[in-house]
Amino acid sequence: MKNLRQIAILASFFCIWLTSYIHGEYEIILSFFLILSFGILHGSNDIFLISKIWESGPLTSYGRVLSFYVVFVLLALGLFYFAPIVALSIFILCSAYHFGEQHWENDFTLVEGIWKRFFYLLYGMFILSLLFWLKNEEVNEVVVAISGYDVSEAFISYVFYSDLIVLVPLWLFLIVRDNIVRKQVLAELFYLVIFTIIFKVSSLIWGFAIYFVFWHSLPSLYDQIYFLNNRVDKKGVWDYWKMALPFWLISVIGIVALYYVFKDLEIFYALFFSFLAAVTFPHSIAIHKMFKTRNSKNDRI
Ligand SMILES: CC1=C(/C=C/C(C)=C/C=C/C(C)=C/C=O)C(C)(C)CCC1
Repeated sequence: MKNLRQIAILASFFCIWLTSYIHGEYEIILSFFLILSFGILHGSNDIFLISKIWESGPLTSYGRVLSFYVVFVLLALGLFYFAPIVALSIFILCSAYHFGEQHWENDFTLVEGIWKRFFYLLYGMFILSLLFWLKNEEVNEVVVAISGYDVSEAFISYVFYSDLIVLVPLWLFLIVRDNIVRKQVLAELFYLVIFTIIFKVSSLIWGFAIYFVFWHSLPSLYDQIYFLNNRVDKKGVWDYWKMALPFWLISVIGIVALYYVFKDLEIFYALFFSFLAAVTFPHSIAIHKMFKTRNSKNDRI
């Protein structure tokens, strides 16, 4: 896990350096290359994960989980169609929690329960509102395309500061309670500086791709492979990839087709993020359950 953070730091600095050489179209192509490869891959085994977690629960067979998953995704897409602003708000809250959980779950050793979960939500929301604030204009264009609503810079800065005001004392409280969180504090502040630089110097999609792939998807892939095999080795990675291939291919072909059908980048972004949102709902539940099952077996990494 420590190695993955080092890889993320190196990759981030490399991408920041790259930003001064590549612009516009190439940045978008590279962003989608990263998102479509590792980003989409890390959510492509959700159905398998859910069947493994609920081995003895109500969703025993792969087919049942698959139908449940498809219904869930269709409901989410329906919500985006009929009540886009409600769907978008739920998506952002759900993503914030999911990003926070992935970033911190391996670090919390002593604190459990509601405070930890509230911290995940606030931390993830901090990262997202930082990105949205620094890239306000670009975010607004996509949000208008999805929902028809304008989000002002004032509103985003209000969310950012309100989040920060609660996040800081809660973080201090957790630092006192958990010695791993305490040991990590300087490193974590350093990561926040890196995120700020990335979001500031990159375009929205490039900044999002760097965070999403190196800081979220790769650690998540590692945790999932470990959960499924009890270790991470070549065979585990290969098996994961083979299992994910059909879903990964369907998603990638679907997204590329969307691009060629709509061409207009703004409409494409709106559809792309709605798709990402629809699959994010079941994905965050699957990963949340995975961590719960792992922790209850006392099998932390
Ligand atoms: C960047 C961005 C947005 C938010 C994206 C989010 C929140 C993505 C979360 C993805 C997750 C959690 C995937 C699964 O692991 C908006 C608001 C659509 C506006 C346009 C730019």
